[in-house]
Amino acid sequence: MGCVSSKQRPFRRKSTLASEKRSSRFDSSRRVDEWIQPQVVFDRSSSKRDAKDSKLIESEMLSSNRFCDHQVEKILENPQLAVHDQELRKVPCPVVKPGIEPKLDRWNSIDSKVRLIEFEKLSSKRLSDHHQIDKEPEAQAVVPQELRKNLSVAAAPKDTELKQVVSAGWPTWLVSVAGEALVDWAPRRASTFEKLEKIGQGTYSSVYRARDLTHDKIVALKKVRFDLNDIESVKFMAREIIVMRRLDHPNVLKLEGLITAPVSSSLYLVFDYMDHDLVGLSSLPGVKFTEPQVKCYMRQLLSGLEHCHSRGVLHRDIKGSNLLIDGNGVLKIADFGLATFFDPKARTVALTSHVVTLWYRPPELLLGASHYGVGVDLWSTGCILGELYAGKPILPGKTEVEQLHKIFKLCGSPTESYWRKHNLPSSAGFRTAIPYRRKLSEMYKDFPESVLLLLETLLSIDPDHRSSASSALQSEYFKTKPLACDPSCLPKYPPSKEIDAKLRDEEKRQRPEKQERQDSQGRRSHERKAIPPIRANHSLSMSMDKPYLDLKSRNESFKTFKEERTSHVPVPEYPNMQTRNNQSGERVSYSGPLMSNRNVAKSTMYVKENAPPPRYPPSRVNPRVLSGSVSSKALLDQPVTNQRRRDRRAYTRADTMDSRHMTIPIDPSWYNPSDSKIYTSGPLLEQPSRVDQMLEEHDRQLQEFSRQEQKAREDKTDKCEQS
Ligand SMILES: Nc1ncnc2c1ncn2[C@@H]1O[C@H](COP(=O)(O)OP(=O)(O)OP(=O)(O)O)[C@@H](O)[C@H]1O
Repeated sequence: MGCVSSKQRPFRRKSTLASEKRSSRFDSSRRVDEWIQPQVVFDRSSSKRDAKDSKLIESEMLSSNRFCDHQVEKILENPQLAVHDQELRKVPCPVVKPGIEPKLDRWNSIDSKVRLIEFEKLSSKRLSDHHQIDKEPEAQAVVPQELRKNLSVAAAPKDTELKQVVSAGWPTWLVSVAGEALVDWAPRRASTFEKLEKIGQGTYSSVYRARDLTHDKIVALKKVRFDLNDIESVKFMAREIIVMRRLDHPNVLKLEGLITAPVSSSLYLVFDYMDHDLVGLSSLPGVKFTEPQVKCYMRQLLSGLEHCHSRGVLHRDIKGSNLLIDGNGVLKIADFGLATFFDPKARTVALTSHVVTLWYRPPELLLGASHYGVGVDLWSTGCILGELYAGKPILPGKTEVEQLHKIFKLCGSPTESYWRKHNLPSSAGFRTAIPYRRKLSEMYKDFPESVLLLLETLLSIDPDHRSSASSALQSEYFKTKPLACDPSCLPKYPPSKEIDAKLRDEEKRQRPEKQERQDSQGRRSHERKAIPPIRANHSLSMSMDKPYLDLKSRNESFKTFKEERTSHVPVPEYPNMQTRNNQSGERVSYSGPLMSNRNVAKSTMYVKENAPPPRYPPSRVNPRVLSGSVSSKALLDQPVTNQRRRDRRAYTRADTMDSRHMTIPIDPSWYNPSDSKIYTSGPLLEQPSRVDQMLEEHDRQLQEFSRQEQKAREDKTDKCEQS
């Protein structure tokens, strides 16, 4: 391994010095770089660096651990800055005055629950204790003993490993929350990357395309937003890292590294760069998926899931936009921000039911289950399979109640034995005298037999009947012709994320000129010009080849879809979500379905209201979102990212508002709110007054609906009598 230059020696000496000092109590006023110094080792043989690069790296080793977050950002934009330490020092830093070393004051001064852990405490008490900062039951979920032997990283590092982690230069706050994931790893330095353009915007992250200068390849850098003062945000960030470090499979996005520095509180996750996601790909103009292609994607999805489940990981947010596809057609499951560990044998640890994007959320979670397993990911997979063949989302509910209603209408009401077996918290309000009959095969009679068979299994109401990813891979679906093709045989598509980013850049470049022109044309109009959509507005129904569907049935299925939608109380029109740009001209992340027509987009806005809890919630709350009088129009006017950037309080509120947005009439004989104490899932119901409010509102809506129906009936009778 590495060659150590003479310039590194002082580090070694300092490092020894530092370890001596560690035996004394940690003094926060002491310079951080005196306390912990990174032991940097480079593998020069494997890199293609020239002399200039070596200088860059050496210089970076000397100085990067003193960079503040702002300077780290600057290095990522221009790695050459790191060569000239003095130059970098000239970069104005809003946080740190030149010459003054940043300290971890913020981390030190925060809530006692999450204090900076002193080294000796850390090694004697062990990291696992410190993970108890998590109060949510799900976060205490541990890796089952029998699974640990399969894991490359032990659940809690040994003392020796801990020492290595700390001396590798990881910031202490990260060691305290994700130490086990950092064993045998060293942080990557910002100056070994060159940030190119922004390619994605998640709710709690920004994703950039970047060049890895060390390995000379293109990567994706996901900058995660979290706040060291906010334990929840740190916890979610840490869990994503811990989970991803335990996974290693061609169909699971691999966490290649982390960019951070001992004194930095910003963090970048390094991933292989992926050209597409399934939603983006399906909406590329002219793209038509063939059946072997769909099977190829489904096989890869199930293989990735099989791996996650075998390692005790539930993804809990399987949807098209989290399935990334590279230039060679390889699909990888991404975004483990909501993932958790589970014990397949003993389901003793309670998990939150408030996970999975609404349209892909299984009935047991909607009914508030807190003990569940692989079935949740399999249900979402079934929804994706159905969507790929139907060309539209198969269960596009707008509220949790409506979602459950749609599920029962399609998949049948749960049986008495289901209710008895699962004993779910919110079951009371949803048990009906006249149950819905299962209509899946009737509804999708045009699907090939083997597709229907798999769909029937994956969309079983009882999660125990959904079987497993492994058995789905063994199903007739993958044995029936046309067989799944190899990813390498798939058509090559232009890298859609890059195209999007280029279009955005172009748009940004042109905007000031346009703005100037507009301004010079007169300041009469205060209207903000709509930014043209980046992607064409194609739905999957148009983009998938369906040789098994004749024209008649295509029209019929379209008619059913139209009827389904028009039977709903009208929803106001608003711009398409997927192609919608935020005010800065960036394409916002799309968490909805695999199709993107206007009607579907409408639903998605509501889905956003139901989106899973924030992973890295910001500390600020958008007062507009919090306002009780906020109209749906007001919500719709906001860029999606803003909508979802809420802290837990705001999120709880938004979900409570869910019932107010309920524009779809629910059959009162099916759902009886007076019978139900709870209809949303657990964590939303912290404040009983809100629940009362919500139920009152629900009652009011139902009464209003009955009144309207009654009136319509009377009008009809009157008309009949007159004629
Ligand atoms: N390795 C990658 N290569 C290319 N694009 C990526 C990569 N990882 C993530 N992205 C894109 O970046 C965006 C946000 O990523 P991600 O979903 O991981 O963030 P998030 O904050 O968890 O988002 P969400 O709000 O959807 O849950 C998505 O559009 C995704 O397609």
